[in-house]
Amino acid sequence: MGVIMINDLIKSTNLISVPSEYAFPAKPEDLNMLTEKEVEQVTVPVIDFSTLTSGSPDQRSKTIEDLQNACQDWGFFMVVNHGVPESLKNDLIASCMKFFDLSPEEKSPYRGKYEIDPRIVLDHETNLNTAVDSVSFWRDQFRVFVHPIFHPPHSPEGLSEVLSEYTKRSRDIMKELLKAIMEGLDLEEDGIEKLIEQKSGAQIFSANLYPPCPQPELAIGLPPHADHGLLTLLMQNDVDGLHIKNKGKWVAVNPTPNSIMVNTGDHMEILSKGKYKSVFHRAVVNNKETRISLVMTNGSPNETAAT
Ligand SMILES: O=C(O)CCC(=O)C(=O)O
Ligand SMILES: [Fe+2]
Repeated sequence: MGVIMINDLIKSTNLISVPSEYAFPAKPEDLNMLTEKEVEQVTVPVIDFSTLTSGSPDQRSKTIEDLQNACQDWGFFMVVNHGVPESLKNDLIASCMKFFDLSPEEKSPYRGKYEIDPRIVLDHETNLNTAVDSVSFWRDQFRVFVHPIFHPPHSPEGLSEVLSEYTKRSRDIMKELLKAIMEGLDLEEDGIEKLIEQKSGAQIFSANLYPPCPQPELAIGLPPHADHGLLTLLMQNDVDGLHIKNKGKWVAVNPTPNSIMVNTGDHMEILSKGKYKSVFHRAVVNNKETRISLVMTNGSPNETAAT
């Protein structure tokens, strides 16, 4: 039997309500959003990446300071001028979309358990914690180890090439950001090479697909969670849905086109001795458009999923 994912379900049936297994019971704190007025007053910190690689010493120091504040106050920041061509992002989104559009039979060889085995994992009902144990998320995901061993899916054609290119570029961005963050923490920079180059350090890519949902307020794309690694890099198509928790309230972020959203994870909290928290975030769904997010994170191969 093939793998029926939410994308397949949407295409094959005319859903007008959320099936019961997808109904997400929101808790009061889940609804604690900023008011529209408050939203206008908050801006997620923006980091100009080019100042780290080709800025003057003063510009670089200023950005390191901005990073310190961003990690401390938000655990989230938006990276611009990072050098990843928009065409690469669009090609990767298109290839991932083609993967999700493979027939259930074509997807079935990729079904598996997420273990040390660095192969692709196809996942449509991962539950992150016992509180939401019986709920399926309104999301299809495929997740694949991309470093130290690169294991892309064989189909669709072309996915492997674009993913390989994005793996390299995002790794360089991650390293440069980590170097600057370490500098801000007065930690030895060369420790980073060890941290993310050592054999046990893994880089994991996941593509998340959130199809339109007939009753978005009843379902959840991805419930509140924190990530495991040092940093998570996220790019998306032009559809918003990422919320981050800041000072006890949920903030909907609207990344500027072609920016990369970055958040600090559990390993960063440990590395910074608790100064930079592993921040909570979630993905909500909408009833109009399909959202895709491309997530690159690091962790160790014997850990369970990034998400
Ligand atoms: O799709 C999103 O906006 C969030 C994805 C995410 O948090 C994750 O994959 O860990
Ligand atoms: Fe996450």
